[in-house]
Amino acid sequence: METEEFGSEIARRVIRPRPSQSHKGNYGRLLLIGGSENFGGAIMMAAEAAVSSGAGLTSVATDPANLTALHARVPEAMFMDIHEQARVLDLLKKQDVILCGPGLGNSPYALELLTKLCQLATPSQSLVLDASALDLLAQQPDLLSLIKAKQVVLTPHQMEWQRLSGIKIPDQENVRNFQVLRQLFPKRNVILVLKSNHTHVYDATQERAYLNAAGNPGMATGGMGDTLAGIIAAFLGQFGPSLDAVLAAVHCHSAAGDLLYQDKYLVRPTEVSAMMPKLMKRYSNE
Ligand SMILES: NC(=O)C1=CN([C@@H]2O[C@H](COP(=O)(O)OP(=O)(O)OC[C@H]3O[C@@H](n4cnc5c(N)ncnc54)[C@H](OP(=O)(O)O)[C@@H]3O)[C@@H](O)[C@H]2O)[C@@H](O)CC1
Ligand SMILES: Nc1ncnc2c1ncn2[C@@H]1O[C@H](COP(=O)(O)OP(=O)(O)O)[C@@H](O)[C@H]1O
Ligand SMILES: [Mg+2]
Repeated sequence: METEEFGSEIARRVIRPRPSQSHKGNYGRLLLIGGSENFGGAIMMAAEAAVSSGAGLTSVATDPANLTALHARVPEAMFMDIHEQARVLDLLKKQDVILCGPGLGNSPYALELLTKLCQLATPSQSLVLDASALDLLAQQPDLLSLIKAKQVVLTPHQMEWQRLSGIKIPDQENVRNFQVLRQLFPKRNVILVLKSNHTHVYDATQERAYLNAAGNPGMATGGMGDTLAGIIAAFLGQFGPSLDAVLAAVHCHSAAGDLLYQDKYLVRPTEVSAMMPKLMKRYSNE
């Protein structure tokens, strides 16, 4: 099966200048769910990435231990106590995009919330599942059949995909991945972003595979995937649920990393987020 390489052309196509007659409601309502007491940084980095990548309205459901740090770091984001389940599920209804998983952990409550999310996300919403959400799904794969969301994006690293798919890392090539995607998601409205030093994107609907040409080893820093998840959520929210929006997000994340890597030995995830507004402006004008 062929793999198509993608680069900046996709970002130039997707990212357009903003019309004057627009407001925050036009650029996506996002709910980010994650950040246990110990892994608060993960959801904060996702929130910072989402806001810096143009999300219109960003809410974060996380452990209250993270509230002060979240607001200090990303005052644009709204906070909700992840343990107030009824309020979180009510907020869920009004969202265009829901990102679940960064730093969520694997507590029984995390599984309960993820179960509700899989049941309640509607066909007009996009769902991005990352990190702990993927590990919980690996424990309870029957949850996948409950998902009705219009667009589902999975963003595992290789070990997370091994846990969920059962495919060992050296065997994670095109054909096997599509076979498992067909089994896990018979409805097939799913995009798999399989992260590594050579991130591949698999579109289950078309059965096509794409290879990210950008990226560098300076990006091998904890939180870099949380940042990508936030960028993907923001792009789905403002450019609409599509494969192109996901590819553009994956490209921009790596391209921002490459710009920073030109004169830095390592790349911090928060610097990638800080680079996004300039990078998006550049692509929107080209
Ligand atoms: N600041 C924060 O709050 C942060 C919080 N975080 C949160 O922590 C939670 C756990 O997530 P996690 O990714 O850290 O742990 P896990 O899923 O066990 O994966 C690691 C195992 O997989 C293996 N491995 C093999 N291939 C790999 C590959 N290509 N890429 C990466 N790993 C690969 C790897 O092999 P090894 O390193 O041993 O060679 C190791 O055995 C989750 O909720 C997440 O959001 C993080 O986001 C960080 C910042
Ligand atoms: N050597 C590398 N070259 C290019 N990109 C890399 C490299 N190492 C890591 N990355 C990128 O960094 C991100 C790591 O994601 P992940 O493992 O989920 O991080 P975390 O969970 O710590 O946020 C992915 O987008 C991956 O493609
Ligand atoms: Mg991760």
